[in-house]
Amino acid sequence: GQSKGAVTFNVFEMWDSDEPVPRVELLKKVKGCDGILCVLTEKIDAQLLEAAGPNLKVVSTMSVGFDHLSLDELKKRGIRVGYTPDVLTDCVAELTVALLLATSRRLIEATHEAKTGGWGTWRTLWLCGHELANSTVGILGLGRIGVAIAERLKPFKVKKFIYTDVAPRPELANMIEAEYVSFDELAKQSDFLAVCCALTPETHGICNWNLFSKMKKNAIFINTSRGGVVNQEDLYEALSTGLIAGAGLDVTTPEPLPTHHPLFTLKNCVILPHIASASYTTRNAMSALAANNLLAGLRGEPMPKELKL
Ligand SMILES: O=C(O)C(=O)CO
Repeated sequence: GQSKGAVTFNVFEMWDSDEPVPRVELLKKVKGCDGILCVLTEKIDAQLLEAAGPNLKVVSTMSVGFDHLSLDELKKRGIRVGYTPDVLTDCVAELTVALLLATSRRLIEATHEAKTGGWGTWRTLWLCGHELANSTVGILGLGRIGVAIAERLKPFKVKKFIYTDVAPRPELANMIEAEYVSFDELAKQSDFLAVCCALTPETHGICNWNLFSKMKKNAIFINTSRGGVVNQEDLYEALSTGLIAGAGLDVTTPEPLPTHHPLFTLKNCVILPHIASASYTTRNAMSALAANNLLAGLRGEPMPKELKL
């Protein structure tokens, strides 16, 4: 007597903790599952899919990023994948702007000085930073989030938006009047460079010495995508030698970044603990979408947001 489209769970098990489920535990628990709803701390790879076995039909991740999912392995097994684009775009763009301003205007350094006695008399060059007005903002990987960042930065009187990607994306670019440039030109022209691409084998480590060495001395580098796109040794060199002016990172490798990591010693590096989508509204929307993707997948219906494999 169940209503049409209802999904009956024989067993529904939830890891009821904010801490990630230990891998060994997860490998045991997934055995025989039809569906898995995960977050980005869970690696969904061949080992896990083998442990789950042939019942598994759908993996729903509560994230827009999918670098923790082995897409080839999922595709090979005919497992459908749901993810959570769109619902976090505003929240991530907002945080990216906050991180950019915190970095360029040295807010973290400034509050530290204010409360630890570093605040003397008003001084002409003390805690000077770089402003957005008349600047060129570069976007590495133009998608929903890059557009939303540019829309928010425009009222700060940015002079020009430029972007690079595997190919021009005129529909998105037109929304923000952004010009398509090469990777090298993006490095050379950007006063602010925001990384908004997905982490894939192609983008792994692309923000390395080759990029930083072409950037302006006054440039601010911002990453709210994935730590894996950055070569952190090269970024450390670039920041500590003044090759670029500053970096704001919401994502690192690994996460959490160990407290003794050299990047934490730099005043011109602002590090946040992966909080770009952390608003109550957005996290609620992400969890609802992830649940609805899972249910649709289990019913064999179109998912609200399915990742095409
Ligand atoms: O959704 C993602 O991919 C995140 O990194 C957290 O929102």
